[in-house]
Amino acid sequence: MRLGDVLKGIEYKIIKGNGDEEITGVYYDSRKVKPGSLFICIRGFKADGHNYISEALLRGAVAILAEEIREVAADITYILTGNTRSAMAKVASNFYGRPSSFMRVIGVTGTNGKTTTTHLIQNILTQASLKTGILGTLYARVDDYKKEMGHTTPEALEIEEFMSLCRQKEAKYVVMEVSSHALDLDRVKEIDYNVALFTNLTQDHLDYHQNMENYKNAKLKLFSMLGEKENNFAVINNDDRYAGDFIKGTKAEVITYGIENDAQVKGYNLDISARGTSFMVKYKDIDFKVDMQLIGLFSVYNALAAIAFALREGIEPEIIKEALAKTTSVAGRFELVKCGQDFTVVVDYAHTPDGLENVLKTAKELTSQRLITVFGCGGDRDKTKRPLMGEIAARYSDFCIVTSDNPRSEDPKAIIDDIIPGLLKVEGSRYAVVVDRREAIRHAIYMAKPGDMVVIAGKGHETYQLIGDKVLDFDDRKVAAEFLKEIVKR
Ligand SMILES: CC(=O)N[C@H]1[C@@H](OP(=O)(O)OP(=O)(O)OC[C@H]2O[C@@H](n3ccc(=O)[nH]c3=O)[C@H](O)[C@@H]2O)O[C@H](CO)[C@@H](O)[C@@H]1O[C@H](C)C(=O)N[C@@H](C)C(=O)N[C@H](CCC(=O)O)C(=O)O
Ligand SMILES: Nc1ncnc2c1ncn2[C@@H]1O[C@H](COP(=O)(O)OP(=O)(O)OP(=O)(O)O)[C@@H](O)[C@H]1O
Ligand SMILES: N[C@H](CCC[C@H](N)C(=O)O)C(=O)O
Ligand SMILES: [Mg+2]
Repeated sequence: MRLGDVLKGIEYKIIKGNGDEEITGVYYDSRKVKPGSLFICIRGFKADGHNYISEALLRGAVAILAEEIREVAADITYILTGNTRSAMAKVASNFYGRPSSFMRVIGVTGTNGKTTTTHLIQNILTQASLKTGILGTLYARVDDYKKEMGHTTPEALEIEEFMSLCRQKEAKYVVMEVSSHALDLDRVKEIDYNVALFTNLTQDHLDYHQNMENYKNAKLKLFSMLGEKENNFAVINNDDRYAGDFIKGTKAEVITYGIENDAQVKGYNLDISARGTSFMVKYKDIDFKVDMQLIGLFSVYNALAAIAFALREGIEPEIIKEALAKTTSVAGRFELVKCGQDFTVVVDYAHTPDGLENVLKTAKELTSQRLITVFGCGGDRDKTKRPLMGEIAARYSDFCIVTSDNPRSEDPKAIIDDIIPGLLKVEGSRYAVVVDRREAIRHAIYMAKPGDMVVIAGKGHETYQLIGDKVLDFDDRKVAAEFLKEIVKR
């Protein structure tokens, strides 16, 4: 594609060169640059992309898009723009031919439940024979293509590339998780969303957003992006305390769902047990029963979100019911580890105070014996959630084993020290500190008695542990199974 076409719609000034190169690729990371490409310099939180221009040129970049002028001897085109992050979204959309405008795109945002809800939506659409790509924490996936992206919502270039693949494969829908970081950092600025869905808003990521107001405002961007286009709509959890802000935050039609408050799509007559969940759904004159294998009240909320979308989209209740009945747990979300032991082991991705509270409340309701919780908190993330998670763990558990999650650059013991004051707030709380996660899981499994429930929280589907700069192989499910096999053999 000609450089002029790649840059269409952004304000820029050519400082050097003719600006008419043929561009064969676009990159924001110098280490990935291929010959014939445009390199975009991003001023980041850790590094400054402008410092990598020479590396990009060595790798064959033929054009540079930057926010400031740097000396460049090579015979290339050098372009200035005001904000390269924002420009990158437009460039990505241009380069891949604005694929989002050829499909219906559903953006799911909220603190918890995005991964689960996007999977439920994909399952319903697939049941309706509508090909759907999915993008989020677990992977980007369409047909037999599947790639881990490293982020819940990757950079615009990766999103557009995936959407372009979905378009090639003639997908009718893309359902994607939209993180607050992505909204704030303009990763999704040029995506043509048709549906925006809000699950809930509770504390997380205050290291990045500073306060809940900023965090909420980042999420609200998705709803203002819908505009007033016909057939665009917003799906909003009316039981969430911030629902009103999200309803006000969009000009598009609003479909609410809920259990406690009035809502257009209303769940009632809930029956939640260890075997699954059933509930009734009412929407206009449609009234039907849903039976699911998914467990817990929070799963009913995620299902209602998907149902509200599907009903407004015109999908038949029979199809919705079938898709939900078939859904087993989403990887790492209330996933049971079964090796023939006489107690229950659950691996769950709860890594926020609200997520942990939801999963432990459900676990507590489902066990007549003890609840043993293994958990930690991630390093280089919101520190203020640590004591809150400690308090919640202590409140619901009979015994807690506080351990490491992904410490990243922090000292694992210092993270645990931030969690303990929360545990101590709960009178009579019983806990042990086992810094090594593998040892912590072993401890929990060896102390469990018949009928107990062990919840291993925080890492869910993750197959690694981030300690310092190292990425170590680690999978809670595999580690738990290894120790379970030991005790079952005895
Ligand atoms: C705060 C944040 O989101 N930062 C992301 C952001 O980093 P950044 O722009 O500051 O990049 P930087 O590392 O300072 O580098 C600046 C520029 O120099 C370039 N560079 C750097 C080194 C080099 O050798 N060559 C080079 O060209 C980089 O590619 C980049 O363009 O852009 C990077 C490239 O995409 C991301 O990897 C990085 O994610 C960091 C690692 C991160 O942890 N992000 C998390 C918090 C995140 O985004 N999470 C959300 C929400 C998760 C949820 O669901 O709760 C997500 O969507 O995943
Ligand atoms: N609707 C919900 N409300 C509260 N907690 C939930 C809800 N759904 C799931 N959870 C809890 O939060 C955890 C994460 O769920 P899920 O992965 O679906 O959320 P997410 O929003 O995709 O998270 P992330 O921000 O990491 O992408 C689950 O393992 C569960 O413990
Ligand atoms: N998307 C979340 C995931 C947290 C998962 C937890 N295991 C951790 O590492 O803190 C984040 O990046 O904050
Ligand atoms: Mg997710």
